[in-house]
Amino acid sequence: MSIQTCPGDGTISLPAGCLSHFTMSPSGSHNRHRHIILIGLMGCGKTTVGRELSKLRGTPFLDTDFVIEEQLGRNIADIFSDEGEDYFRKLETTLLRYLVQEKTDASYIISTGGGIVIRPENRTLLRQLGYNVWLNVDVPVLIQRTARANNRPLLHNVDPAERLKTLFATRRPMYEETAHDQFDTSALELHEVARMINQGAERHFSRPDTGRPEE
Ligand SMILES: Nc1ncnc2c1ncn2[C@@H]1O[C@H](COP(=O)(O)OP(=O)(O)OP(=O)(O)O)[C@@H](O)[C@H]1O
Ligand SMILES: O=C(O)C1=C[C@@H](O)[C@@H](O)[C@H](O)C1
Ligand SMILES: [Mg+2]
Repeated sequence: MSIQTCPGDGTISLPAGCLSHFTMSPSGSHNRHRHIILIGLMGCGKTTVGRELSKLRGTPFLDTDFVIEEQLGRNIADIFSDEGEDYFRKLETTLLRYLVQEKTDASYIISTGGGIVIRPENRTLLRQLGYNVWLNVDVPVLIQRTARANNRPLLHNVDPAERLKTLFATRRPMYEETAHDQFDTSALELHEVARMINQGAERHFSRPDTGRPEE
């Protein structure tokens, strides 16, 4: 199965059915990946910055939330309400396993879902995929940004400010463990964030030890 890149905007589509049929053991990977992976809380800018970075570097763009929605033909809010959060987390793991075993020399920009770091296996898989950047954004800024859309099930029927504060406290050590670099991007314009990550990636991938698969 091969990954397709849309000619228009460089967004990646995975082969149909890859999440339902794919069951590899993560230890089966021997590839050295050089992807750039964006992690962080809802609203920190992973999707928006990921697209900008993809344009800047001229490399394909993949958003794990979009791939899961595309593969299932349903939106995340419906997946959460029908099958539950745990089912969604398993889909994220399956997708990461798929990407880790993929034999490719291409370098993607991978924007992730905010909770992808919760499962310990995912944290290992993310490190195997390449350079992980945590977009660390102040909670008051996240509150403003997430207020503009209603497509985040974990913010439904709760006080979004309280929920984001709790998620920040719980997930902070997980982002720290996964990230090679963290940038506070609360007050930065999109192009500034993209440029900063681009420079970080150049530094990361030019280190002699980088590229060795992580255990
Ligand atoms: N640096 C920035 N400056 C101003 N606005 C931004 C910046 N980054 C992102 N935004 C805005 O914040 C909102 C949320 O961004 P985005 O959807 O990219 O977040 P996300 O991290 O992908 O969230 P999720 O985890 O829910 O997918 C969008 O409206 C986006 O335009
Ligand atoms: O922070 C989270 O747990 C989530 C973030 C979004 O990107 C989606 O993956 C989903 O809404 C869950
Ligand atoms: Mg996103």
